[in-house]
Amino acid sequence: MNIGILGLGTVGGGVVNVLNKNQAQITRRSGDNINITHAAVRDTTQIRICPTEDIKLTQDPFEIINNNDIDVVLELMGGTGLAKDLVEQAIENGKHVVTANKALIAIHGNKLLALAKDNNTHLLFEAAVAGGIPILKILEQGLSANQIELVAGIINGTSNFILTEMRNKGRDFGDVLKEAQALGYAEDDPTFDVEGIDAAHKLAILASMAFGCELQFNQVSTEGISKISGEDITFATELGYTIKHLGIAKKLDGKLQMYVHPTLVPKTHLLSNVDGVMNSVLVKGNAVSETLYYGAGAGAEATASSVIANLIDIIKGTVNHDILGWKSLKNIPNCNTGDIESIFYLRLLTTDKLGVLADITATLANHNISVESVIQKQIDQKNNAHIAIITNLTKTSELNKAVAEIQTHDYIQEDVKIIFVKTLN
Ligand SMILES: NC(=O)C1=CN([C@@H]2O[C@H](COP(=O)(O)OP(=O)(O)OC[C@H]3O[C@@H](n4cnc5c(N)ncnc54)[C@H](O)[C@@H]3O)[C@@H](O)[C@H]2O)C=CC1
Ligand SMILES: N[C@@H](CC=O)C(=O)O
Ligand code: NA
Repeated sequence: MNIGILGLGTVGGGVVNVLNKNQAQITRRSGDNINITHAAVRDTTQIRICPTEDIKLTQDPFEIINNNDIDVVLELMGGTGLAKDLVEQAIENGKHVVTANKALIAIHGNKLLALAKDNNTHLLFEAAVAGGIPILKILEQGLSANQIELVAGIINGTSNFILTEMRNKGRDFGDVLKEAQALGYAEDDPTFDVEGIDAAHKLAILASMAFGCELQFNQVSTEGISKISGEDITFATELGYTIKHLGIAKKLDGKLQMYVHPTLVPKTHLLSNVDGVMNSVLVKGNAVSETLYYGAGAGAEATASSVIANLIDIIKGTVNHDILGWKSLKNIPNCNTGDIESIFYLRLLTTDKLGVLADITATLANHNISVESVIQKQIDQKNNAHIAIITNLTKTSELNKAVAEIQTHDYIQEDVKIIFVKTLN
């Protein structure tokens, strides 16, 4: 089998290194020799994390796509422009494609998968979701007897790394982000990580696999971790929670809910103890009940593990391409985000005057929202009170109305912070 790689950075370099490290057993498991014959790179002279003596480096990726001797293309360069054109043309040229590119699959996957089916080739993307955790295989095969009720997880390693370092070491957001970039965890554009876009790409893929529907990336309600402050982390800890960035997809009354956002998770829940770059995905099936998967969500060799697993399946001929019936998939109607029910954390900065807390709780009560816990911190130098509230279960739309009303009072000093709280039971 001759393989061409597009992009020899963190993941591409990791693939070459893992293939070298585990050559004997990968050959045994796939039943064939895997030869990386070509790699497309931007700079042929750059020092890389992997050896390149036996690989022909080219600056023209189309040289790989149009090479009749190459059987499988690994798209590991990222982006949705050139990468899409290359993947499309590779498929049209009859090549199988393995990609780690969640943006590409989330945005163009419906079209590309249909194209692959029409051309009798495979387009596989295990590395695109939760890095080294074989979560797509679990949904496609291990849990195929179930109707999936819920998929929820920590699916962006960079965000989890930042939140963990902020909580454990009181480190500054920007400083930790720089470290995540240096470690090769972050996307080329790190706003994709910290604004939740990368997690939304992954959730769209997970939901499509879990519920057997088309990819509906535009329907994911998305919020990142960029507005989480040290004060939120401290309040959450005191209230018995950890702040995690979660992606959640579930089907309720025939409608699909997909949202990624910072979430307060009870300290006692397993997900709350998933730290650093680790990812974890909880899947609830109607036969198996709750299952939980844990592993590195980013990094060279962990991601390479998933890319190579797809490659081995292609070589062995064990890809079960029809399990999702891609041609017949239909959209599932999406639920209005206002209808999502949740417990909420509110953080307020108010002037410290008599009756403020009573007024806030009364406004919430007018919207049928009761207060489960409240912490009021010492008054700061500006005579302001710092308040954190945990509500009971309520509809997002009702909570938003109550907060909008609270926000109009002149005792409110800044926008009220709202964060979802999930018990995940
Ligand atoms: N880094 C990680 O831990 C993970 C990354 N991914 C995905 O894997 C893909 C690759 O990510 P990384 O390896 O981290 O990125 P990277 O930036 O380390 O590597 C990408 C490589 O592609 C090369 N490249 C880009 N455009 C090119 C072009 N036109 N011609 C030739 N070479 C080109 C770049 O020069 C770079 O060396 C992305 O889609 C990313 O989202 C997925 C899971 C984990
Ligand atoms: N930037 C991503 C890399 C893996 O998908 C992340 O941090 O999770
Ligand atoms: Na994976």
